[in-house]
Formats: sequence, structure tokens, C-alpha cells
Amino acid sequence: MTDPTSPRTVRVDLGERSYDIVIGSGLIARAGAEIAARRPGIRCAVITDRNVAAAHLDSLVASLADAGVEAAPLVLEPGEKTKRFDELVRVCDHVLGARLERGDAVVALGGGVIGDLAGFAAGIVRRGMRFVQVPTSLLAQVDSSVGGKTGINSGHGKNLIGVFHQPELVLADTDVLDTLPIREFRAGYAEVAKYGLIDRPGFFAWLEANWREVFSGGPARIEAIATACQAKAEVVAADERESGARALLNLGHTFGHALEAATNYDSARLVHGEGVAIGMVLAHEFSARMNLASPDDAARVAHHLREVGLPTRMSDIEGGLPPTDILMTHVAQDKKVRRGALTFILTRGIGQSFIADDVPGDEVFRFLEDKRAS
Ligand SMILES: NC(=O)c1ccc[n+]([C@@H]2O[C@H](COP(=O)([O-])OP(=O)(O)OC[C@H]3O[C@@H](n4cnc5c(N)ncnc54)[C@H](O)[C@@H]3O)[C@@H](O)[C@H]2O)c1
Ligand SMILES: O=C(O)C(=O)C[C@@H](O)[C@H](O)[C@H](O)COP(=O)(O)O
Ligand SMILES: [Zn+2]
Repeated sequence: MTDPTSPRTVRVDLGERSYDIVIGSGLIARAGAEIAARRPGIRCAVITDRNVAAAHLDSLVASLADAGVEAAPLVLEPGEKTKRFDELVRVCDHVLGARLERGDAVVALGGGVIGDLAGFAAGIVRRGMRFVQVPTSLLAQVDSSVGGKTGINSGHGKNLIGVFHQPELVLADTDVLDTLPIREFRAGYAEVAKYGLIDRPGFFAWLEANWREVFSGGPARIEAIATACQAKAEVVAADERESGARALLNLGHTFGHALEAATNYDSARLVHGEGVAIGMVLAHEFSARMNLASPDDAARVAHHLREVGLPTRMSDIEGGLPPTDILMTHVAQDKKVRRGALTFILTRGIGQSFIADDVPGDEVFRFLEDKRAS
């Protein structure tokens, strides 16, 4: 019988750039040994943020030192605003200042903000260094640490500047989630539920029945994280650079990213997973309005996300939103736009999402006008 406390490994199959996602308890303490075993003699820069550093940086640095891996830590301010150009410059200068070579590693210890920023630096310094993800938020463990999308935000929109650069190892230590604030746990849960809504209706139903156990920890949490990683690994292996099916992972994101940009990436008002929660409800409601799906499915999604404590409506965002034409400007900057035509991830029902090209902008505008008041 499998020991439920032993780590689970999900493989991301990308030919010579394949890598493991290791999920389990106590992995930060083992990180040095795992990295040194794969790359003897490697040195690294550890990029993190102040909140994560306070709780977990010492353990990671000690684990690296025990394995003889020299580490140069850099601690940044927490929050979405850190995904910007001048912070990228800081990370690059730090890595170069530590005299790390191309064969050395950038290690991201943190949530998706740190992972996206540090990964971008790893992708461009010396034209590409090794990259290791040690994700510490639920969102990062189930989504952002996997798949190689890295980048920063722009005044023009979310994640508009970046590169694909795969990690060569992901170590998801589930113990660190004990220090994650509940609001951030919920935000990560939105991306967990996303995999059910894309194409795993059974997983969504399982979450509806088991979400309390996922929140309280133990085997259900590990099961949810491993299922999410497996789902993402399969999509990434099939379409690494989003020329097709990978766009499904963007369910809820066209609306969600527009809301993040419209709130000026202010994490106090809206964090990414919350934007995704509202965006997924809007995607289901818009699908119902276009007669593609039943309104009952949209109601079911909204009910579940609301019951776990996530926002589900634009009016849940405090401080008001700019006019709809500004929201539409952000929607039009989405990376899925092709020759000016909007692409959305829409649905025919729970777990039946699909890529819809050429979605009429005027329909989206009228829908947002109606929805923002509700
Ligand atoms: N690259 C991808 O494929 C991908 C996928 C999904 C999201 N993202 C990006 O990820 C970002 C969101 O990531 P996030 O939700 O992890 O946000 P985040 O990185 O801002 O982390 C959330 C908050 O929790 C804190 N935190 C993280 N781990 C902690 C821990 N163990 N203990 C205590 N505090 C902890 C952080 O300091 C921060 O304040 C967004 O920028 C989003 O665009 C990228
Ligand atoms: O990995 C992907 O592909 C995703 O779309 C995952 C999303 O959850 C994530 O937020 C991603 O950063 C969005 O990508 P973008 O290309 O729309 O910026
Ligand atoms: Zn996302």
C-alpha cells in the first residue's frame, strides 16, 4: 500500500526539458539535497518576498547549505505590484552581482508573483539560466509554478511582457500552506476549481463535496493539488506555447485580468485568484447569455465559489470600477486576441469549456454593462 505521507510526483513531459513536480510534506528541508543531487556543484540565487522570507527563507537556505549549495537570497516586497520592470532589473542585477553562471540556478521561493518574476529573470539573464520553483501559495503549487509562463505586468495589461521558460524542478512543500493567509488560500482554490470547470466535471463535483477537507489540510488537500498539477501537466505537454488547447487554462482570465488591471494591480482590492473566480462566473454567465449553456450551470459555479468565500461579482470589488469602455480596452489587450478579434474560453456546461474565436465585442460590452450593476 502507498504511504499517504510520501511525496507524490507529477511529470511534465516536454522531451529534453521534462521535469518533475514533487508534492508533499517536508520538501523545503530536502530541497538542498534534491537540487545538489540533480546538479552537483550548482550555486543559486533565491528570490522571495518579505512575507515568505519571514516564515520559510531560513529553512531553505539551511537546507541548501547542508547540501553544500551556495545561495544568494534577495527579498522583495510582497504583492502584485512587484511584477514590474524595475523589480525585474533588481532581480537580474542581483543574479549578475552574485556572479552566477548560466549553469547556475534562480530559485523562486514564493507565490505566483515571485515565480513569474524570478522565472522571467532566469529566462533572460545570460540568455537563460536554470530555474527551480519552490511554490509557497496554493495558487503557485497548483498552477503558476508549472508550465513555464513567466513575466511581468504593464500599464497596458496583465502579464504582457515575458517569456516561456520552464523550471527544471518544482518542489511543492505542502507544509508551507499552514502559514498562508486564508484569503490567499481561497484565491488559489479558484484555480483548483478551474481544472474541474475546464474538462473534469467529476473533479468539480468532488470539490463541491470535499472542499472543507481541502481547506483544513490532510489527504484531500494533497489529492486536490496533485490532481490540479496532473491536469496542468497534461495540457502543457500537449501545447507548451499556447498555440491551441493551452488557452483553455485561461478560463475566467480575460475578464479576470481586465479587473486586475482596472484595479491597478492593487492586491488589497483584488488578487489574481479572486479575479479568476469572478471571471469564471462571468464566462459561465456569458455562455448562458449566448445560449451555449444552461444558466443553472453558471448559478452552480457561483454558488460553489461563494460558499468557499470567494467574490463572484464585479460589485464584490471594493472601491468601484472604471467605465465599461476602459474594461473593454483591457479585454482588447488580451494575448488571445487574433487580428483584433476577441477569443474567450466559453462553456457548454460544467467541465465542457471550449475556445471561442471571434466573440463579438459589442455583446461583451453590453454583457459587462448589465453585469457590473448586479
Ligand atoms: N505563470 C503562470 O502560469 C501563472 C498561473 C497562475 C497565476 N499566475 C500569477 O501568479 C500571481 C498570483 O500568485 P499568488 O496568488 O501566489 O500571489 P502572491 O505571489 O502575491 O502570493 C500571495 C500572498 O501570499 C503570501 N505568501 C505566499 N506564500 C506564503 C506562505 N507560505 N506563507 C505566508 N505568506 C505567503 C505572499 O507574500 C503574498 O502576500 C499573479 O501574478 C498571477 O498572474 C501565473
Ligand atoms: O498556464 C497557463 O497557460 C495559464 O493560462 C494559467 C493561468 O492561470 C495564469 O494566470 C497565466 O499566467 C495566464 O496566462 P496569460 O497568458 O493569460 O497571461
Ligand atoms: Zn491564473
